[in-house]
Amino acid sequence: MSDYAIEAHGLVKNFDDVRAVDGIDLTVPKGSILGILGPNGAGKTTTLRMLLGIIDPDEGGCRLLGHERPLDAAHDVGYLPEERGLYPAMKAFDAIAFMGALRGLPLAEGRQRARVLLDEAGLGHAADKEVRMLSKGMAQTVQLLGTIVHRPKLIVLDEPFSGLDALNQAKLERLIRSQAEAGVTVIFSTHVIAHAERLCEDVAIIAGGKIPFSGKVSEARDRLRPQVRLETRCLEGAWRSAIPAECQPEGHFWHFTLPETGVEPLLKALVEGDAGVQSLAIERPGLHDAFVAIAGEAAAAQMERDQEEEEA
Ligand SMILES: Nc1ncnc2c1ncn2[C@@H]1O[C@H](COP(=O)(O)OP(=O)(O)OP(=O)(O)O)[C@@H](O)[C@H]1O
Repeated sequence: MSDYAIEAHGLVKNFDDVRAVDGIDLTVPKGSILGILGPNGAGKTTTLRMLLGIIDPDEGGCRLLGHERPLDAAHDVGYLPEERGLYPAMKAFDAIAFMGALRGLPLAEGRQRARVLLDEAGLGHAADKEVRMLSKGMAQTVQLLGTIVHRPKLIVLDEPFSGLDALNQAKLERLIRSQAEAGVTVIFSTHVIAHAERLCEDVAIIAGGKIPFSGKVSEARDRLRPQVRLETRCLEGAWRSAIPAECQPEGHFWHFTLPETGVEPLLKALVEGDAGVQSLAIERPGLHDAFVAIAGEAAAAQMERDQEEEEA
């Protein structure tokens, strides 16, 4: 048995003259939460659809939960597509059971589980309401519960945080974590760095149909050196040789990248040289800085615009 829920190699997809996905390799360890992070149009949805076997790649291939044909794993997979939609005349609990039935769960069992899931989500009172009567956030929760009702081994969520208010986003984060704690592999796509940073140990950065980085979030952050913000009383002294030569003070503040030699030699030079340290902060770069370094300024700026548009 493979340790990977997903093993994809060389995925390519063209739509007419658009190369939506341009040679993607991706392995996802079982039990992990992977965030696929990139701006709109980067190729997230197309990649997810190929991983699941919903569309065929033009080149490359994917093993899903050990199956050579991804669709053969369908009963063990839960998928929340980007386009949400439920039958408006169905009652909430029935809508969940119906989605489970599409993935092989007997309807009666699905109905029982649906009521339990709705209770746990604090929506027990809405179980018998028709979907059309639910708020947008409630309907989205119902669809999400329909994605997990058959107890899949792998959950794939396409932009699950889009359109949710802060309260429902926090609920969704809790649900994703609890699924992962139960051993389920979770993949979600997002154009919001904070979601990936809060939830994932693993991240795949996607831009222009390519994945220039996939691995641990910490590994992405470690690609950049920590940044130092220092305030000194003095401006001159032998200690200045511990600061990069090109760094000039702004007033009494110094901003520079921590030298390869690390923190201790810097501290020693400052203290022994009587620099008069007033304040010192050493900041490890966040995922945002790592994203800029890996995917480029343009992709990062596009992602910020996507977020602003969504919030507007
Ligand atoms: N069925 C299609 N026909 C033509 N072009 C497509 C089709 N699906 C996707 N594309 C194009 O492929 C590129 C990648 O789209 P994709 O939907 O995979 O990106 P995404 O990262 O999921 O962004 P979004 O969140 O905006 O959907 C885009 O340029 C898009 O316009």
